[in-house]
Amino acid sequence: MSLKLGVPSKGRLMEKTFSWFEKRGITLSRSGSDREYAGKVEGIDGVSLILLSAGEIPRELAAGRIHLGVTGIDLVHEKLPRWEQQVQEVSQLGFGRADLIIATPACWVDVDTLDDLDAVAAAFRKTHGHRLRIATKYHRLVREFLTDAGVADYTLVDSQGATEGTVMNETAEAIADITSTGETLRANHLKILTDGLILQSQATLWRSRVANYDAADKAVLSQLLGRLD
Ligand SMILES: Nc1ncnc2c1ncn2[C@@H]1O[C@H](COP(=O)(O)OP(=O)(O)OP(=O)(O)O)[C@@H](O)[C@H]1O
Ligand SMILES: O=P(O)(O)OC[C@H]1O[C@H](OP(=O)(O)OP(=O)(O)O)[C@H](O)[C@@H]1O
Repeated sequence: MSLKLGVPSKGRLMEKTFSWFEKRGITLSRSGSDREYAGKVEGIDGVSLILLSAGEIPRELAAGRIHLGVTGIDLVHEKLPRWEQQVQEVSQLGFGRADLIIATPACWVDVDTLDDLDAVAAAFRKTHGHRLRIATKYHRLVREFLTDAGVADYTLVDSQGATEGTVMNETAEAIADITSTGETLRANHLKILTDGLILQSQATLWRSRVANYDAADKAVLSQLLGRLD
């Protein structure tokens, strides 16, 4: 057997993860073409690379199909209920930083806080006959956050991409999504609520608590973790 390391299969997270390991003397690469999701590991024996969507890595760790995985804190907290029981944080990698936030139209001049949103939501239902819609792909995190904040009169609308566009397209009145530079929010005339920060995320290396580790895997894991310090 070998220790299975799951890494995002494309984009900024893949490239930055490859450089992060490279700096620690471990070379990760795709073994074939850009379209082939097989990988190669050089610089340490007994580790195999599995290229996966960043969004699937939490589930693979929780199922024990990979021993280690790199993905965002946001995705682990969203996809794994009681995530601490299933995975352990090994190291925050210092890239892929993004904030999960709640934003409303910039032109809502009376809405700056969650309390304001709550008031608008109650009024919205009376006027429109349906609840204020918040578009997001982070259903669990948004629901927990709004429950704790005492906001109840809303409904979540699923949006798996281009979430900031839902307000202009009139399929939602507010959004909860990640932001990094803030450019996408500005371009779509949205503003962050002053107390609307749900979570700060960055790319993180996680260890599965449920995967099976044979004696050889344990030895490789300890060697690998020693190299990453
Ligand atoms: N603009 C950004 N800047 C920094 N990090 C980002 C940005 N957008 C997303 N991320 C982070 O990158 C990680 C992957 O997000 P993304 O939504 O692209 O993954 P995904 O759903 O697996 O995508 P796909 O299914 O297209 O592979 C998340 O942890 C997220 O917080
Ligand atoms: O604050 P910014 O620097 O503008 O970045 C934020 C954007 O980046 C992500 O989208 P991504 O590019 O991953 O595309 P997506 O809409 O398909 O998720 C995120 O969903 C925001 O839309």
